[in-house]
Amino acid sequence: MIEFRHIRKTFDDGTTAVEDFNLVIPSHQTTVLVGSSGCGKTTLLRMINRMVDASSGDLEIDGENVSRIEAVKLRRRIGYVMQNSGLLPHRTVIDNIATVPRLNGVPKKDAHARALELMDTVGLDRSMAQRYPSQLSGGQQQRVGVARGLAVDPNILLMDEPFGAVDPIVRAELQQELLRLQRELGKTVVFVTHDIDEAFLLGDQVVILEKGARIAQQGAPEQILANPASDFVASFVGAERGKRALMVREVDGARVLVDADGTVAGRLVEERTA
Ligand SMILES: Nc1ncnc2c1ncn2[C@@H]1O[C@H](COP(=O)(O)OP(=O)(O)OP(=O)(O)O)[C@@H](O)[C@H]1O
Repeated sequence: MIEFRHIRKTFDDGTTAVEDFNLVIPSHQTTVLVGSSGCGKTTLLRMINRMVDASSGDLEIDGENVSRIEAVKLRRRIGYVMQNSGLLPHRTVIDNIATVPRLNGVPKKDAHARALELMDTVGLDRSMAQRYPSQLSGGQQQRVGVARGLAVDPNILLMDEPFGAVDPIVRAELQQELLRLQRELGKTVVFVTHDIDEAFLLGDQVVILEKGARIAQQGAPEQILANPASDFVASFVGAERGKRALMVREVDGARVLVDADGTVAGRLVEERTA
């Protein structure tokens, strides 16, 4: 469990990115931080592995205050995946994946064997192991980024807009892969995005943020949709428009759902019980 208590961050130039942030991130689930540009998502994420230190407040991982853990050590036990994958251009795929385990002292042979397994895990053909990042597609590079994030078998995986730079089709594929991986691995995933559709798809818990990392609402996607806490949230999640605002229409004795644009979205059926 990760817990933020009264966390505040003011940068040296006086910008307050995070005002008074309180949140519990449960273990073995995906929590998505979502909000528009500049609301403080990345700053929050980076506080977890101390790439950014809080100005005040307490941040604990499983009851341990991160300020008491050496930043380098912390970073080597937490997976971090970022937009544009952040791969080292002059290292091969296998060396990129093995980077942190090697820094942690794992012998090269073992680190490489594990890297190959991780390529299987993230759906990358092993024949790509000796390629350089520039010889991969954007989607493949992101897979290498995820494999690298998993390389130290972290309990916590931080993902900062990891699928932001790929086209919509590849993005949808990577999202499904992450859902599959998460079903298998059950990591504590903290995922940052500005895309509410992505947040609702991936998040067990979704945290909608406004400027200064003020929480507009948090909860499971269905809770947020059922009861948006404010006009801001209703508008942000599109609760009253487009494909999320569904109306029931009777057609030939059956009930179909029509979205706010008049497009048929589906048919209302009884919930299936297992
Ligand atoms: N090192 C820094 N020095 C000064 N201000 C910063 C620094 N890093 C971030 N900020 C500011 O803090 C605020 C929050 O930035 P942050 O990157 O956390 O937002 P974000 O929600 O992740 O945005 P985006 O979606 O655009 O990446 C912004 O106003 C930003 O300009």
